[in-house]
Amino acid sequence: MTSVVVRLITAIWCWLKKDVFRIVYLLTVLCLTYMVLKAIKLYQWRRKLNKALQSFPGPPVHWLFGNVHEVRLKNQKQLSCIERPPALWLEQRSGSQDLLRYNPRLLTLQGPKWFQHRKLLTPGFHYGVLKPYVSLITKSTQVMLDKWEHLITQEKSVELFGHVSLMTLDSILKCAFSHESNCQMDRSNSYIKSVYEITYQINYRIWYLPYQIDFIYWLSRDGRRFQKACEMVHLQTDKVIKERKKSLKDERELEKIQKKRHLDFLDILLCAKDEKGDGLSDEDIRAEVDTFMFGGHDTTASGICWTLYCLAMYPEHQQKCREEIRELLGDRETIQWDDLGKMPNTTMCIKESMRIFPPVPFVGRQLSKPITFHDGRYLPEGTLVGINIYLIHRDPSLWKDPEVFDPMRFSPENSSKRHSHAFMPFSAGARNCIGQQFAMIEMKVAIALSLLRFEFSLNPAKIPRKIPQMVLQSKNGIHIPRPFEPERLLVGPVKDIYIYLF
Ligand code: HEM
Repeated sequence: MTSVVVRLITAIWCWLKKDVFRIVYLLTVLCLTYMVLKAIKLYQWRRKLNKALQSFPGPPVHWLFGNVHEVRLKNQKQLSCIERPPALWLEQRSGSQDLLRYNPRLLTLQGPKWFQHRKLLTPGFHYGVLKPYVSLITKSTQVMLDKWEHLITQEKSVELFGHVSLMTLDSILKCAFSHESNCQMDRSNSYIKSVYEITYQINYRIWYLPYQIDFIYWLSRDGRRFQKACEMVHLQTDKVIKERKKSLKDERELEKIQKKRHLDFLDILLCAKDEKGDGLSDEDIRAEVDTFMFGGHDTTASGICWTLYCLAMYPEHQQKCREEIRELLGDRETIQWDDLGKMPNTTMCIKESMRIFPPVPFVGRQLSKPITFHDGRYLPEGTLVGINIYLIHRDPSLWKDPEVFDPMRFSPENSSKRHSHAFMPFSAGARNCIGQQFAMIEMKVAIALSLLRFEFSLNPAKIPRKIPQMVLQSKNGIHIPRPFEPERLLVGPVKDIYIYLF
């Protein structure tokens, strides 16, 4: 066999005789053959896929682009795509691929590398690590509530999402690497501006870009701004990693540190080792800090805002939660770890809000092997599948009167009767949200403390306009204008906040 290959190469070499024309000719033939083979492969794969897709209801599938155009259509159109059955729709590519450019590891890794990272990161979400975060989140929430108190006496209308998003960013910076940014009070900080630039670009722009114009984006003004913002954030993270490495050599030092201060995610990441004793590289650590920061803060902010919106719509549930919190905390205005498990009504309201308004409305998966459903329908390996959490949560075969806000759906008795995947705001299976406990803690603390200080009500004339990007948001924000009855501000600890949704 080897001699045949050698003879073939020698024959070709003799034929070429260092003739440039012949070399170019050969290269062209090779390139064309490669392209033709690729095109045949792509055509065969698309034929197979289109045949398989015919048995699924859904919008017509373009022979080359699949449903990619419908998936990336902006705002209102995007929403109508989401509201239209089927709950499972198929696209040519996964949106999260876009994120590869800024590279948050765990979210985008595949196979054994993902498994290794997931295993190394899991201890960072152990309850012993999360416990001290409750007081950090409480402090960040207090700053936000103080700000609201001040703002509602001054301004006609205050946009809620911006403040909540800053609060969740403040919390994640404290918990991820003990960074005291003061970002809620001072937004002039260039580091915070960069974080916001990245969040904005990920949520509003990158999501819609098809592969074809990726490189044009890179050359554009937005692309350069995005790249600059990434560099700025990474520079800061690298600085913190370098400093922390001096004081933290290995896992044995974690206990010593824990006696002095709380452990943050960075401590865990720096000390993480697998069975072979391999840890994460500095680059991996930096990328995981990105994952926490950008996977963390806007999703939780969305969850908090939509819960406040639901409670404003349903004052009877709001009052029930407030009474529960008052009874639990007494004179205290702080939340402790043990309190978190003792607010069933508030927890059920948060879950019901996440059912109706899931902060992450859809997720994408690429099939690593073919799949045959129980009814015989089939999808080939490599298919990109969009799982529409928003629609699953409103499926009448799973939820009776799905549009009705009924927190009692989440009572232990009612929950046990339901399919385990009927409610999946944090996705499900091996790649579910690693930060879900953290997110639930943050939402409980923020909602409970907000209810203690303010009463939320809604202007029924203004309804929110949902825009499902990476994170479900209201197109025009969530506004809290100055109360109409200021004298009630003076009575008791509960103040009035009216939420308007323009
Ligand atoms: C209400 C808040 C949150 C919601 C609704 C949420 C939802 C989700 C969902 C649906 C996924 C699956 C994504 C996919 O499959 O493409 C996910 C993954 C992930 N989330 Fe969250 N998340 C929240 C908060 C957080 C927080 C606070 C953190 C970090 C501190 C976090 C870190 C992650 C990470 C690292 C992954 C990737 C996990 C993996 O692939 O193994 N999330 N999240």
